[in-house]
Amino acid sequence: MIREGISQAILVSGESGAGKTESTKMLMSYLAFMGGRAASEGRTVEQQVLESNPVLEAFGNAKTVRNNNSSRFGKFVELQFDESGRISGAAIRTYLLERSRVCQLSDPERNYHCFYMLCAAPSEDVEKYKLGDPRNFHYLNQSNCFEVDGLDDSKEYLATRKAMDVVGISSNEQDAIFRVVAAILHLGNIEFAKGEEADSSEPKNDESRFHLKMAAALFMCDDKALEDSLCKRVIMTRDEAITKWLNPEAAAVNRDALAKIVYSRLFDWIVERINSSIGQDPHSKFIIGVLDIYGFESFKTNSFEQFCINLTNEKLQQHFNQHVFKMEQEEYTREEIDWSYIEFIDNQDVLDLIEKVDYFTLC
Ligand SMILES: Nc1ncnc2c1ncn2[C@@H]1O[C@H](COP(=O)(O)OP(=O)(O)OP(=O)(O)O)[C@@H](O)[C@H]1O
Repeated sequence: MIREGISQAILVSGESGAGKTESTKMLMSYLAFMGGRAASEGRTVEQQVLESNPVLEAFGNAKTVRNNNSSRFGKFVELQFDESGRISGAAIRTYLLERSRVCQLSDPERNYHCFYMLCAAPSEDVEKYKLGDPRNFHYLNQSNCFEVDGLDDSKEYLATRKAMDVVGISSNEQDAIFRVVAAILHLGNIEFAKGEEADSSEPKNDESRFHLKMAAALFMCDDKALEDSLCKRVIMTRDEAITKWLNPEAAAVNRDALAKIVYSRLFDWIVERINSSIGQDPHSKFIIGVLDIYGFESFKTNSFEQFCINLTNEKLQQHFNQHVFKMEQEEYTREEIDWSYIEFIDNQDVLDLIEKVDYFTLC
């Protein structure tokens, strides 16, 4: 970057568990060291970027079959530099957090780390949020895996809080974040039974009513309004709004949809908050971007998320093929350089199968 005066991008690629996130962290440490400022200058951009890792991992990583700390989102970190090559700002962009994990788990995987951390928090926090053993929560107990070797959730909770301090998330904001996390766990424990009206639903029993009240209190909303939003659906017509009851199965689907959207918005909010605290440099001269996305994966049961993850990886692989093999070798041919052709597996047909419009119009 300094020598040629051109911004750079680093694509870290590989299957799930290959070591992308760990390599990215080393890359970031190296760049922070090379372009960093003296520690005496206080909380620096690079320090904040490095400390954003534990925060993002707490909310965006989970144990999967392949990796105990698997990133369930894509991340592009843009380090901005001034003309002297010092880091002057940074931006973190994230992509496609795996939402289904919030309410659906398969053995032996876990939900996002933050849920277990909060259950293992100091007793005053656990009491405040009415949490406790993760085995008591539907969003966590669909899998038998609650602990991860070498990971102490109570320590991680404190470390995450500390990292949040460093990236500029205030103590009030931290409380609000964990309130939402706890609310989602209570939301998941609301079960529904048939209501009095035909095809209607209501919280199944006192336990479900307790969790509904807790979720509403933590979300800071009216519990009746929360119940209505779960058990009813409002359909807007041109002239009026029609309220329709939902049966117990539909109410449970509605509950899960709410949990997923709230969690993904919480994640986006945290990323935005980190970005505004780190600060961008609108006058930066160069940029080094580092892209770390979730790697290829294939499970016993693969959902739409795996389809999107694998397609993204195929597209990046094609970009790599294009630049490293195809364009380079075309240039050799053009310049009549004598070289032996390097064989590579071209995955263009995989991309064509999914992206080429012709296939769909033919169908
Ligand atoms: N350089 C390294 N030194 C020590 N351990 C490593 C290193 N790289 C990877 N590991 C180990 O491998 C695990 C998986 O690495 P990492 O989380 O970086 O994979 P990944 O490619 O980012 O996977 P995913 O796509 O699932 O996020 C880490 O939790 C760590 O235990």
